[in-house]
Amino acid sequence: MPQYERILITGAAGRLGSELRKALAPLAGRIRLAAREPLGALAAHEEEAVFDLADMDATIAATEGCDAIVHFGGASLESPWQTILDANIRGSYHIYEGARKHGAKRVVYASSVHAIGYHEVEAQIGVDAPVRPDSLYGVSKNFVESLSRLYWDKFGIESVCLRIFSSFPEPADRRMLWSYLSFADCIRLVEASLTAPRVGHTISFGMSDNKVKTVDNRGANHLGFIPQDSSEPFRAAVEARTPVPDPARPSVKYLGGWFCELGHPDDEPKG
Ligand SMILES: NC(=O)c1ccc[n+]([C@@H]2O[C@H](COP(=O)([O-])OP(=O)(O)OC[C@H]3O[C@@H](n4cnc5c(N)ncnc54)[C@H](O)[C@@H]3O)[C@@H](O)[C@H]2O)c1
Ligand SMILES: O=C(O)[C@H]1O[C@@H](O)[C@H](O)[C@@H](O)[C@@H]1O
Repeated sequence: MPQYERILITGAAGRLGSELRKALAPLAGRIRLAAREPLGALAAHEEEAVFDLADMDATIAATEGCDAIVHFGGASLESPWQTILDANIRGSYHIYEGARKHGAKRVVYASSVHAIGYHEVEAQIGVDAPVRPDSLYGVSKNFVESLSRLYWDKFGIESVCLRIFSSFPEPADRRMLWSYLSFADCIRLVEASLTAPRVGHTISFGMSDNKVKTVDNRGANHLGFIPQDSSEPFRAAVEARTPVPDPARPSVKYLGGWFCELGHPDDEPKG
């Protein structure tokens, strides 16, 4: 018997959503795929819901009949305030309202390293360190981490907020040698978040078993997530094609990397 009746995956057309679409099928009788555009051919166990997360009625309607929600939709980079507000802040509020109104048991949310991006790489923070966003994008992740805390404490909806570091097909730069989360480990982390017997409100970092470890994830041990991959097989190639950066740069000093060197997204470009 699958653990869930129906899982809603938001951002189902995205980089991580399309991986999760394939991987989570065994955990639910049906998978509802939320995307802004139609997805094309669907498998027998799949259904789709096409809407923008900024649309409250449509978002709440899409959660009906779903006992779990894997919320990976929204702006995935620093973006103009209006985009952050509509897609990430309002959109996530709509998801949690849908969960409350339609009785979802658990939400797995794609938070980000950028929720705590201004902590120093050397600080070895745990999951309970104060938030320290490095961008409006990071602030939107803080908002949803806080919203999900309220919906657990007040309404009993469980959440796992995954502070994913860098989940890409392979590490693209030197920072990703410590921040890399392979797609397979990302799937393991979401599976663990959906299947752990009790999660309450949990925050977990998301990175593979890389040689250099910059954070302490013991506060999320109860998820049972054990990463299997590492950036090490990519190290030689990454180091050969990228220069050693100045260690004083904010992009090297802080967990958020290059986000810490971005200006305000609504400023006119200089020059
Ligand atoms: N890949 C990473 O390294 C990484 C790291 C940390 C956090 N995350 C988070 O994981 C999630 C997925 O990231 P990704 O790398 O797959 O990014 P992505 O940009 O490929 O996927 C995001 C998806 O959300 C959809 N989306 C955006 N705005 C929307 C809106 N207003 N309404 C409906 N859908 C909307 C997009 O169409 C896209 O399919 C995001 O929330 C991102 O912030 C990703
Ligand atoms: O910091 C990182 O590497 C990643 O952080 C995530 O939140 C972003 O979605 C992704 O685009 C970044 O590359």
